[in-house]
Amino acid sequence: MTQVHDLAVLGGGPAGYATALRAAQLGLDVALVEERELGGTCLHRGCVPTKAWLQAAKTRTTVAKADRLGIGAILTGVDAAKVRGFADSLVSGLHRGLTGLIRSRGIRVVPGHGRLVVDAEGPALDVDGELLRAHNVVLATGSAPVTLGLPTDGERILTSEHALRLEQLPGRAVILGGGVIGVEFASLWRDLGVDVVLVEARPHLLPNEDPDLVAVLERRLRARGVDLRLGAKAEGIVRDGDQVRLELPDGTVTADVALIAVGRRPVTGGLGLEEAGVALTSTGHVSATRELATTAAGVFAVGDLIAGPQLAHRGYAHGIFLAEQLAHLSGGRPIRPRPPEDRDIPRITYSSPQLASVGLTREQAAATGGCEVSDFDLRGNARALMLAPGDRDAGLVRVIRRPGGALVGVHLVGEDIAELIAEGTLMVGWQATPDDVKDLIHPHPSLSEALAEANLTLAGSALHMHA
Ligand SMILES: Cc1cc2nc3c(=O)[nH]c(=O)nc-3n(C[C@H](O)[C@H](O)[C@H](O)COP(=O)(O)OP(=O)(O)OC[C@H]3O[C@@H](n4cnc5c(N)ncnc54)[C@H](O)[C@@H]3O)c2cc1C
Ligand SMILES: NC(=O)c1ccc[n+]([C@@H]2O[C@H](COP(=O)([O-])OP(=O)(O)OC[C@H]3O[C@@H](n4cnc5c(N)ncnc54)[C@H](O)[C@@H]3O)[C@@H](O)[C@H]2O)c1
Repeated sequence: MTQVHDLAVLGGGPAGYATALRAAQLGLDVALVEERELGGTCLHRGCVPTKAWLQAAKTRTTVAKADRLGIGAILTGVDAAKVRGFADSLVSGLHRGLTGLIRSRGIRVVPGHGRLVVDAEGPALDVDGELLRAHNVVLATGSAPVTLGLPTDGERILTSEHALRLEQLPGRAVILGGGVIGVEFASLWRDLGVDVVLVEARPHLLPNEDPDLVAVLERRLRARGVDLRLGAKAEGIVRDGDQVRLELPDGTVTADVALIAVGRRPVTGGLGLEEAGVALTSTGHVSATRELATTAAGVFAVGDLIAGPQLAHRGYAHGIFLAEQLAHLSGGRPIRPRPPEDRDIPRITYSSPQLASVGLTREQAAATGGCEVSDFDLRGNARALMLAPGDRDAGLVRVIRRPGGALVGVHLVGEDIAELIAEGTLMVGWQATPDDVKDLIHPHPSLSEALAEANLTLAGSALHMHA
């Protein structure tokens, strides 16, 4: 008799493997299909290697600025192949750990390319010709870079995947797209000594973030020599021998490499979705309810396949929710879980300086019920001044509440400030008021005091804030 799993998951990235791990923990019998490596984009081609490169870039900057703190240090150069080796070793260690964890939970890992099939017996996955039957199927095939039809070749015209595999840094790079990937690469390449031109079609970098904080980031990138071309939509890139030429409305930019970072599209092609009755949205994402159900019975979707912020921790949240929901519906878990809301998901751009946020921006809050805003300038924070010695723009912490009501947004920009967004996530997620959190004591000297001060101002009792 054919084995029927409780759950079959297509795609072993953060969203798919989180679904599988939580479902197995709740006693479901799970199969996980992956055609490349468990861990997906995030572990192998995204979050982890980019942050390793950013850490290397930060180390170079620390050495270059050591003299400001009285430390003599001689910078002898950057060995890009070794930086890549550092990133690779982190990735392979984490990959080993993840593979072992998945095995230890009794999840059946099926290597191969899967397609969705829905027939009279229900949903199933066809994995390279073998049928994998399950009561429920979860689609978690993630996303891939948008290339705008430009001729990416992995040598001169690159996606982020190629950029992470370079063994030699370019002398000069042009980056197309000033979103999260464009900003992180501009920051890290510049700090490793590359001349960078960053081209963004919109008037500012990171269009979804609070413009006042983005302005700090733009000033700091410009001060380090990044050539920002804002409001400039690229019209074409050509390779010309060892150079690339990018056509902009106001002229041509030449460089050794071009990085295309203009967004990522959901991976839905060739999966048999249409035949199985899974509808797509006008943007090509899988159409799903708040509970992550698609239009085909017994078929769900998680992660980057669903329109919204493309973030690993959103994928984890989807996976955990869905596994708990399926366990609940099958009678194995009395508590009905709450679907994750995109609004509560924190975002971090790990550039130098880092920019992090959760909840509404000032514009969004003002347009949807009004707001009160409190800003704390990091020049008044001892820890921030140690972390950015000599930089005039130390950064900013912004806290937003509804008039007389709950906190709805926290926004941070500054050196090493991103981890602090976890506290902002608690404040916004718990819908705390400034009074609820004003008596919580923050350690000194720490960046967290800036958040405490911004909140104290909203509660009417600022201590270190200038009037
Ligand atoms: C350069 C870069 C940096 C990033 N940095 C961060 C960061 O710092 N923080 C953050 O939160 N997010 C970051 N992201 C985004 C993050 O990587 C994604 O949001 C996350 O990986 C999405 O998870 P997912 O499981 O939905 O999809 P993916 O991670 O894309 O995984 C999908 C998996 O499905 C597999 N698959 C696809 N089709 C099939 C098929 N037919 N059969 C079998 N297997 C299949 C793929 O091989 C892949 O392993 C970054 C992305 C990039 C590109
Ligand atoms: N730290 C993180 O969490 C992190 C890091 C990297 C990537 N990611 C995820 O990966 C996803 C993809 O990142 P991304 O930066 O490629 O996409 P993005 O959507 O964040 O930004 C793309 C940018 O390219 C611009 N653009 C589009 N066409 C253009 C053109 N022809 N000329 C000039 N500019 C153009 C857009 O205006 C936009 O600002 C993001 O949504 C993000 O969630 C997250």
